[in-house]
Amino acid sequence: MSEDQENIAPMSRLPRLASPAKPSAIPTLSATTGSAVPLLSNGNANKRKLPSSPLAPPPTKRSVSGSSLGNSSTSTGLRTSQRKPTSEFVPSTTRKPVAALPPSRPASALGTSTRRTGSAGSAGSAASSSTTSTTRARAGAATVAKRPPVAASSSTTRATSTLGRSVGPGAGGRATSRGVSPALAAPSRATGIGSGVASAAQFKSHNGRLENVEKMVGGFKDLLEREQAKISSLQMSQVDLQALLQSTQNTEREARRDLSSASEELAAVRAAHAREVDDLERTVARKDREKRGLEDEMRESRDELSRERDIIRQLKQTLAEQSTQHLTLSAQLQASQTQLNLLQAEVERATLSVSSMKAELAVGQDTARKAEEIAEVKITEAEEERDRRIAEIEEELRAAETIRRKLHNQVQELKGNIRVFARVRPPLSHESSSPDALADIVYGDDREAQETGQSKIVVKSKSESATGQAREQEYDFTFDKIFAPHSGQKEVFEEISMLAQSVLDGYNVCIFAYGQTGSGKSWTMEGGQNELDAGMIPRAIDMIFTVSNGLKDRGWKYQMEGQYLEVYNEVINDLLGKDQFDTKKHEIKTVDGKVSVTDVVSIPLNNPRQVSTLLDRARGRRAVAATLMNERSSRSHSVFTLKVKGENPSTGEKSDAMLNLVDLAGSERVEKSGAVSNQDRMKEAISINKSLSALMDVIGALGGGKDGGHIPYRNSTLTRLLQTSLSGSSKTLMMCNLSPLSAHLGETLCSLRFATKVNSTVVGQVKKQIQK
Ligand SMILES: Nc1ncnc2c1ncn2[C@@H]1O[C@H](COP(=O)(O)OP(=O)(O)OP(=O)(O)O)[C@@H](O)[C@H]1O
Repeated sequence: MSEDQENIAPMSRLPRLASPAKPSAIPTLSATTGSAVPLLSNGNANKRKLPSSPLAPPPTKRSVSGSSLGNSSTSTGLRTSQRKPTSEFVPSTTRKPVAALPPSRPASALGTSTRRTGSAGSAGSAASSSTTSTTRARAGAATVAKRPPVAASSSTTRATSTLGRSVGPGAGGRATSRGVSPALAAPSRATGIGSGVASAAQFKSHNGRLENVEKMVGGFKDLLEREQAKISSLQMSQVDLQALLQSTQNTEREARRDLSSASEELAAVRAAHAREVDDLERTVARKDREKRGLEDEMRESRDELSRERDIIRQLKQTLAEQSTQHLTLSAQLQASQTQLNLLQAEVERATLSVSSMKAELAVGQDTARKAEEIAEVKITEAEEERDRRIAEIEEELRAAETIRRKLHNQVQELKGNIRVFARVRPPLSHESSSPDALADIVYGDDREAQETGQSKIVVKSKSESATGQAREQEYDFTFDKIFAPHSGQKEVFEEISMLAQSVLDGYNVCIFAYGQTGSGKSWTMEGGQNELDAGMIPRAIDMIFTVSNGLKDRGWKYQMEGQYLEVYNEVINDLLGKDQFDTKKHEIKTVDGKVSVTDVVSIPLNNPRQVSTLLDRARGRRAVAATLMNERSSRSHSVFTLKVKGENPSTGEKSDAMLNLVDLAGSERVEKSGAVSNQDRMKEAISINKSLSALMDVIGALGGGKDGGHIPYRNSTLTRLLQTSLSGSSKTLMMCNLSPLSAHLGETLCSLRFATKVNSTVVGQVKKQIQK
């Protein structure tokens, strides 16, 4: 198809050569092209008529060919087939120029031509615009068409020159045209540019050449026809082949359908066969099982038969043995019968003798019963005597216990219901132990103390007189007991234990620790964590539990419970409260002559171990309080109370008493405590002073000895709280704690003077607390 267009392009140009100025050439050309004249007169019409040109393929074939055009392979096939005739043709006319062309050139030209055909028959104009020579030819043709015949010669010359170039592309592109033109174009150009008058010889030469060209065109046409015939035959065979291909595809499709239906049938047959095989296998398996079952049954029947046979054999044997035995037994029976007769005779004789023995036994039993009755009377008398004796002893014991209690109380009374001990703590590791740092304290003789029941302490102070003379002063104090720094907790408690035991006897007991801050009050009352360092509170409770357990044998049952309160700035805090910090307001009330505090936690105590838990809890709450406010352990009074209720059902005795163990606030003077410069400290100091002087006043009033006299308990929270313990019905001990340092000498002397004042107080007879 592209080759076809390639051929059309030169042919469309050819009519332009047949300009009116060249009539001799026109008939030849017109005869060849047919539609040459109309093409020259109208370019567009020429384009439209191109398909009907004899060079174009016939209409029927065109349609086939048109469809083939879309197929690139067909197009390529055509190109290949057309190359050969082209090369065949070229040698006959312009072999030399064609041979000069590069081999790729025709193909390129053919390709271009194919595209032009695609643009709806505009090949003529497109081809003319694609090369300069074509442009010139068109211009020449246009000039010929417009100019009068007079100018025909020059126009014809120009057209001829153009023709020479135009033929070139038809035979193989622009290069070919150039290859032809050197001989052809040079005279033409010379003619065009020169004088414009062509010689006759030149004209003839041109005509000769033109004829050659016409022959060439004729050759082209023949070639074209042959090619078109080939194309037609190829298109026919292609149609046949397509039909064949179609039928082959149909056949193949049917064959595939057959094959798939055959495969499905085969699969169905296979599935049916597999099912049959499965059924058969199952039947065989079932039959096998049945066979095995029957074989098992047969085996069991055989076994049973053989067992039955064995049993029958054994039975026969047994029967034979029993027959033998029966004979033997019959013989034995006869012998036994004889023996029985003999024995019966003997039994009759023995029965006679038993009757005589029974008569003797009855006489003996009567004698034994009488002896037993006498013994029982004697045992009863002995038991009665024993019980009477035990009762007498128990009565004596109870009387002795009562006497012991009375004596114990008398001893305590003889010692004084308010007793004062002094204790000097050892210097601590961080405190200098140089002689100057320690105060000069002398302790009385132990033996003398034991004889008199009074201990002595001498504190020496050195000062300068107003005249500048060194002056040494000695201060003597006497108390119930003085503990030097080396005295341990155990030694201190031995002196106190008798007081603690009084609680079980029903007497209220109150033990105070008094002294300046850091003098050892808390150490004395609570002590350290280990057993050796345990203070008065854990030791007292431990002892009370031990003694109460011992008293169980004498009929006493005790119930105990503990409270731990703190008095800070006259306000009571419960150290065993449930919350971390006690926010409750506690009031002191007197009910039935007994002082109690509202809303405080009282923990029942069943064993001494609970006390350490209780003390830990109190310590924790004090620590929280200290964090929330300030370090106040030395600025508050802490009061541990152990309530003890006892009952002796055998004697009907009851007791209800309490032990108060009080760790008083630091007793240092206001100026020493640094309170002057601090409002809070000042308030604390005033509160402490108030409560300590109230305590002093109460003790003083109690010492006044007047029954029914006014005792100012209400002057402070502390004295109100301790009212029951301080009243005439209690035993009080004050432990005056002292610092060994000379720096604290002044405070030490103050404490000793306070303790002396308390020591000189005589409180009326202690009353035993009887539970109501
Ligand atoms: N007899 C002693 N043996 C050994 N160490 C003691 C003794 N007495 C007191 N201490 C120690 O001295 C220090 C002060 O004692 P403690 O805290 O008991 O004084 P305090 O008078 O209770 O003080 P505060 O009023 O501040 O509570 C403590 O470290 C304590 O362990």
